[in-house]
Amino acid sequence: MLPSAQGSGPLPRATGPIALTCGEPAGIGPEIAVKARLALGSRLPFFWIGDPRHLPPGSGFQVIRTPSDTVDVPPGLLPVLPHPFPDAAVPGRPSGGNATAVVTAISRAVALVQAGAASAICTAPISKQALHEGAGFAFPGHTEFLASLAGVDRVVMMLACPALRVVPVTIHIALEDVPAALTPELLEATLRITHAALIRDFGIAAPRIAVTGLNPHAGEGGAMGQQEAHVIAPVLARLAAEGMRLTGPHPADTLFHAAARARYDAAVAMYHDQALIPIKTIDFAGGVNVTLGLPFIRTSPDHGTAFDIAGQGVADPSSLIAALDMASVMAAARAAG
Ligand SMILES: NC(=O)C1=CN([C@@H]2O[C@H](COP(=O)(O)OP(=O)(O)OC[C@H]3O[C@@H](n4cnc5c(N)ncnc54)[C@H](O)[C@@H]3O)[C@@H](O)[C@H]2O)C=CC1
Ligand SMILES: NCC(=O)COP(=O)(O)O
Repeated sequence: MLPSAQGSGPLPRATGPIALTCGEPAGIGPEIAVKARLALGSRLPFFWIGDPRHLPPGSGFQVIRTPSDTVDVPPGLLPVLPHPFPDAAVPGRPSGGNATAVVTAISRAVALVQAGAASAICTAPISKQALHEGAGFAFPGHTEFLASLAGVDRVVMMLACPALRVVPVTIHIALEDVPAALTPELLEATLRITHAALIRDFGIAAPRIAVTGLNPHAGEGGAMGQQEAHVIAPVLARLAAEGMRLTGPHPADTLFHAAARARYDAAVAMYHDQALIPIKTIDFAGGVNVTLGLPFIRTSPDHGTAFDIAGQGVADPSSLIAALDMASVMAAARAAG
């Protein structure tokens, strides 16, 4: 368990409802939304933005007119803010005709949280490929789309579970493009946003951040790469001089075992798999994806659409439940402070 405020005891939860987007309806999103409601009841209020036809057959739900109606829905029923889609959902086979509605459900959630009608947003997984092909969706994922909707230049992706928080500096780009994308400006912005969010949203007064290298053995003194010396170390020195508690660049392969994790509050890694493999290995069921640097709270389960098991009733809602809970805690922290 991380030695910090998040997850260390009973923390206040937001009272306002969280807007949960349906995500890709041919995936497991609708199923885990129903399961999450059954697990959480009205203890942690959220409403689902989606088409009720996409819920698993026999699901208990109640249509609401506005988010504030959530509180009146019996705990065993999923509150649904209807968002009509053109096509039915076939498990495992996304429909191009539904792609635009997947995207507008996300925009609608953002509009509701910006208007104060929702306390936070939580997003069920989308298929980036289905949205790209069906709606010409030009963003690599929610993270960049939400930044655009919020009018923010730069946001950060964090994945968090009780044992680890990780941030990839570069996100959804090809591995061969990582070295060129890894600029001092991007690294510095990522560290500043992460540091501020650890204080504001996670309640850690003086966060300790460990930073990986890019290359094996963090470059081995230049024998295995130059980015550590030329890009990463100078940024760390500059920000450490301002008072940030930073260490690194560390070899990534030895930064994620239990003893190493006890020495930091978040690890910042240079590319997607360097950051996400450790957390999805340690706690796939409990991991949460959270976007830092937005003017509102957004979380998501750490997994994807799971097309291979969609429609079978076997999907695990744990990560979604953790994401809803983290959104509620973060929204309460912002409201308090
Ligand atoms: N936040 C988002 O919108 C995300 C979307 N994706 C998208 O999801 C799609 C599929 O990605 P994959 O890499 O296949 O990852 P995935 O997470 O969908 O599936 C990987 C494996 O884990 C299993 N799994 C995932 N969630 C599960 C759950 N809740 N319960 C039980 N088993 C579960 C799946 O059945 C599969 O065998 C891609 O289009 C990707 O872009 C992936 C990650 C996040
Ligand atoms: N690999 C994480 C992922 O795909 C989540 O992306 P996003 O949709 O939250 O931007």
